[in-house]
Amino acid sequence: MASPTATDASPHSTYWPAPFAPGPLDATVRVPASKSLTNRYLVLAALADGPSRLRSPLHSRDSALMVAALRALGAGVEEVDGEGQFGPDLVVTPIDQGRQLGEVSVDCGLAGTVMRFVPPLAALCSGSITFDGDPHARIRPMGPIIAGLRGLGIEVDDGGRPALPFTLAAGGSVEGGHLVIDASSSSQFVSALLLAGARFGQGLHLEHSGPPVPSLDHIAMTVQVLRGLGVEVDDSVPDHWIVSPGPVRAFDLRIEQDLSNAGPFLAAALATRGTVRVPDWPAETTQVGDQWRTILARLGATVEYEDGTLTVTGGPRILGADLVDTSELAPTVAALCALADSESRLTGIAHLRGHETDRLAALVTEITRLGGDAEETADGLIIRARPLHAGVFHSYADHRMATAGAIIGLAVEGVEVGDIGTTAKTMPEFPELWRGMFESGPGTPAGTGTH
Ligand SMILES: O=C(O)C1=C[C@@H](OP(=O)(O)O)[C@@H](O)[C@H](O)C1
Ligand SMILES: C=C(OP(=O)(O)O)C(=O)O
Repeated sequence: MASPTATDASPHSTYWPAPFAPGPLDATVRVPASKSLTNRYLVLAALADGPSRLRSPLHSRDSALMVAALRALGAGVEEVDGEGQFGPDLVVTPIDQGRQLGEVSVDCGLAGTVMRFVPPLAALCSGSITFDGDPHARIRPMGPIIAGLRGLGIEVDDGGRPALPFTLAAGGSVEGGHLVIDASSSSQFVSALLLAGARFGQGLHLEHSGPPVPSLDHIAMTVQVLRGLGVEVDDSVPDHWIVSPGPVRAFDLRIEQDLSNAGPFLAAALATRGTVRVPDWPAETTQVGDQWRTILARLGATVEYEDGTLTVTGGPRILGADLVDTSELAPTVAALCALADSESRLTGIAHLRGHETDRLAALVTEITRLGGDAEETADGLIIRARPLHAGVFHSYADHRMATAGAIIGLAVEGVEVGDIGTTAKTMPEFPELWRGMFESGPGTPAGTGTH
């Protein structure tokens, strides 16, 4: 077995022999709850007008960091028994804006949703609040949040470098009003400010100015989640979002499973020419992962949706495709394109360079290491058909790099993935669920038995 290198974050990381599938898989899989929905609802529960309950929420590193951040800001977060397959429900008691917190530290880990969503919420508290995270978190884009908070009149000390770590002096209220930011490096800057906006004195008129905002589905999710909790949001003019001041209604709701994280499992159907079913697929959703229906069909799969189950069956070959703005789905898509028999062009994903790692560089390096043909462009990737061989696929502390390596390993014998534990960022159960696909079938969801 290979030994760890600097491209696999954990000093304790080992290489995970990716299970190879000599024949078609036939599996049924349920995955844990959506990171994006869990962390939005956690933030909104902390701002709500009473206690809220998240049913079947995500329990992963990113959600645990969010829970710890909210507790540090004075919210109560309690685990209570629920019906979720992947852990307890969460009951949240909101923050008390007037309570003096003194000096507080928030660890953002590598979670974009924590480093971007929590500072505007923290600005509504009273105290000196310091944000920091993993070494790589210190180079993820943060400027627009820091500039945005300053534009709202909040004092931020970033030592002259607009990035983590930084400290904000929160005075218990934010007046709000009109604010212009450049959100071209992440949609999370918009979502972050909108989530807190209703609790600003005048609400918020947020305007984006700059190159296009990526990952617009995630902003649509934020808007819909806010509206569902009684917050008025006007998004009728492109690049403008107007949040009216008012209460955030306390709630009790179930969190949908993470459709982006269902992606690698569905991709297994294409990689092995098999069939993978995901039950409880929402009929309507704001999750970007709903795009699997069209993306996987473009790559040659048959996709059916019946009685709430999405069924994907791989074709005789994986087709290359040209796909635009696949957002957080891109690493999974790229893994399939590396197994395709014609060229693919992925565009509109330049901002992936600011994700958990520089995903464009990482994908090119790791696909090339396995003998593939991948090239970076200004805003994406070109991946050409070329047979792959055994070898190591490094994960760079990036859960979606690790799952991309696992997908390739289904079809290419002898792939070893660095630091598979990094999948705990959003899906700690990944290795178990992945192995479970080999023992699953039409009726037995992977990961529900003992593996
Ligand atoms: O708001 C969210 O929950 C997310 C927004 C997107 O961020 P970017 O706009 O930075 O791509 C996405 O990639 C990330 O995984 C989750
Ligand atoms: C970009 C991602 O995460 P984050 O929320 O940390 O930005 C992701 O999960 O693909």
